[in-house]
Amino acid sequence: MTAPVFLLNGPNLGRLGLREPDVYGATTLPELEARCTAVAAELGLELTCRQTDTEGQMIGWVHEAADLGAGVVLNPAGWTHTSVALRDACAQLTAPLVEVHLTNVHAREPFRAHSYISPVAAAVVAGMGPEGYLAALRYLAGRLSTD
Ligand SMILES: O=C1C[C@@](O)(C(=O)O)C[C@@H](O)[C@@H]1O
Repeated sequence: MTAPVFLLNGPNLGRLGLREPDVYGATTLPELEARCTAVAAELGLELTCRQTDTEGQMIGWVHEAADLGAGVVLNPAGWTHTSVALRDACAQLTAPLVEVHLTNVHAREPFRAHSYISPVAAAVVAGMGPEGYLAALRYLAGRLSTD
């Protein structure tokens, strides 16, 4: 049986490849999602990939993951540093959540060092670029039953 995992990307991440490539790299979101989907299949995970610039939409998807018992890999992007509402949604998850950032948020502007999401995450990955998403999937595969 494959375990369900949601890969959720927040605001401005649909513009990866175009967006500040010196900071976020050249990989586009479709390329990133394709790599994650291939690795997830090898790991026995059933991956659902979504991106939104709308906070209510993201909160709805987190509720959906909670109701399904799905693991979540979340890059909350700018909402990391602002959103109590997204944090409260994440607190309802019933399977592990991994918070992922492409960049090392602790080595950037001071406002990026604080995350509302980290206290309700099982693990946090920052600064590994696209590899961080793959590390998150490998971690979840070890935590979720795929029997
Ligand atoms: O949009 C983003 C992307 C980010 O989450 C990252 O992946 O490094 C870091 C955030 O501070 C920023 O707002």
